[in-house]
Amino acid sequence: MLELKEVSFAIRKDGEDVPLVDRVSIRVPKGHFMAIVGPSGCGKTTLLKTIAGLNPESGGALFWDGRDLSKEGDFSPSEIGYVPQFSIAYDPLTVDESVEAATRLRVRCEDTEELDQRIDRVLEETGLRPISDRRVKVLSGGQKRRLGLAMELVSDPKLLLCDEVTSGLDPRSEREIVRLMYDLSRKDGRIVLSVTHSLAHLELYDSILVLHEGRVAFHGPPDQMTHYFSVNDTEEIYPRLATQPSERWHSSWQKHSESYQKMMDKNRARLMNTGELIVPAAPGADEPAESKDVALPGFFTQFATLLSRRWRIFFRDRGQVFLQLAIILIFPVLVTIFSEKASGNIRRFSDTRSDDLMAEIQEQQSVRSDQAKVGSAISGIIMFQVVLLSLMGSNNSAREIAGERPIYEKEKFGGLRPSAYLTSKVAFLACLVIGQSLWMAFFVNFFGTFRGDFIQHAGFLLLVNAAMTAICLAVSSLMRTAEQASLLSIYLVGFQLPLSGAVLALPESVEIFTRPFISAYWAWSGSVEALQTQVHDAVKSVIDTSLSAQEACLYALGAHIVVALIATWAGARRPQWD
Ligand SMILES: Nc1ncnc2c1ncn2[C@@H]1O[C@H](COP(=O)(O)OP(=O)(O)OP(=O)(O)O)[C@@H](O)[C@H]1O
Repeated sequence: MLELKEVSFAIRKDGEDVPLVDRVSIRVPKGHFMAIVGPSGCGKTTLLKTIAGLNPESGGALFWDGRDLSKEGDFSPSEIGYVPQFSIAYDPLTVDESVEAATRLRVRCEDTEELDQRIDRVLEETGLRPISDRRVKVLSGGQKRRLGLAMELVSDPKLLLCDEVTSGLDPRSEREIVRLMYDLSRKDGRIVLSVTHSLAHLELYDSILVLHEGRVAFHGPPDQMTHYFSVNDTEEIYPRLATQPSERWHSSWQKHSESYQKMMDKNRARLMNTGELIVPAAPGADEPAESKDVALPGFFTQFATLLSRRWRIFFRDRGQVFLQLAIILIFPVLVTIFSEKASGNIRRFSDTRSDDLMAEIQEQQSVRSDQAKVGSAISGIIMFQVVLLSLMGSNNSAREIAGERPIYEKEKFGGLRPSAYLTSKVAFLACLVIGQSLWMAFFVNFFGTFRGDFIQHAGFLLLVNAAMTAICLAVSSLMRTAEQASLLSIYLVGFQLPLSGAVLALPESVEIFTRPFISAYWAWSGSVEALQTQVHDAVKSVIDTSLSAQEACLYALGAHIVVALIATWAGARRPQWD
């Protein structure tokens, strides 16, 4: 039984508490199918989220099987299924792959046989079997809603909350989905609560909860609604609600609620007597309630599922693959075009003094000019590589979390560990970073050998790509939308070149504050320090910016990666429902 006693949820506005859900009291027995209806903005979704525990109630109490949820712990992830308004499946995957991933993430299966059985059962229950190999992208609205339900049913939840799963569907599909939810409520005593603003097909529900401005205006059998509101047709109920304030509806409902509760109890007894409703007996006293819960899979199963799903999505998205390949191939070619300029000889000043002073001055000027040309070309090429790898880093991760945040939040609600999620992202992005950085380093080195310690240079290229990828991943986990994350990441990369000091030295008063944060500076400086002495001197002769010791560069880039990953972790743990 789900019981709400005077449950309220308020937000703080202009220093005052504004209730969005106000003193809602209802009792919903096992095997019950209830609709939550009401005019747009009356608080239906807010109430559903409060029941789910996504909105902490600001007053009252929620009980589940007699357990006070706020005092004795919330629902376990397998006890509750929540089907939100948005699609929770990835377009490039098939129906079967989506349900399989949902099962692997939510349920600890003993073996593949159990896994297959679960998937088969859910596909059967939701009527998705004939289209199990179809991609999500091509599904109709009704099929997508079925898939949303299927992905929640994998853990066999005893409470299923559905938010507007029929909105935008044609009347036939709407009826089919309502029928499906009805069928789901007839199994194993499952409670199904469905938020809808449609007043069609209400006869299939066991009860209807009518909300008006966050307050209960009615909760009773569907065939009693027109009588209670003194209207001829259910379609007239919303205009009727608008005729008096919600407080009046609420107080008049309090006078009648008991008699309507009795009607619902009578209906339920009749259904149970005729066998239309079979509710399993409550677990015995010697049987612990937790034993009925489906156990969550371990960290490694969740990590492996997410990682393999990420690669599958990556390879199915031709645009992504093409963009990655284009970036990986074109960027090093761009650098190579300029590498010839950096290959010139660096002459030394002659040790023997000439008697001809003019000739000696001219010789020195010519040596200096050659030195400057080669030095600035080498510095420029190193910075070019660093900036392009920073750009790749931003492209790797700016949308990685923000672009799938609603799905991630949903999966977290279903028991996904943020640690497994973050580790899978790090593993996926590490592959991209290693491939991009080493390819860039080796390709450019092939056409114009690095005039110093190549391994150290390649290491700094790898680190700057890793640092920018990690920083943009942090941005992605902290921003609300993928657009915000992309924009901020592009600015972060855009500032790298001017603030690195590699092109123009910054005023000291600015440099002291910016330098610690500019990954490009540390990678450039570390690579320049890896050059042979003569080449290093040539570079130093053309730059005004001071260089840092390699250890310092290493620690700075390492710190960027660590701090960015900590920020990503904080962002990923923080709930971010709309
Ligand atoms: N976190 C929030 N902060 C401020 N206002 C909110 C918040 N959540 C909901 N609201 C407001 O509370 C009211 C109820 O929102 P809710 O989404 O629950 O309505 P609804 O009945 O589900 O509407 P619809 O049928 O249009 O989906 C709306 O006016 C909404 O703007």
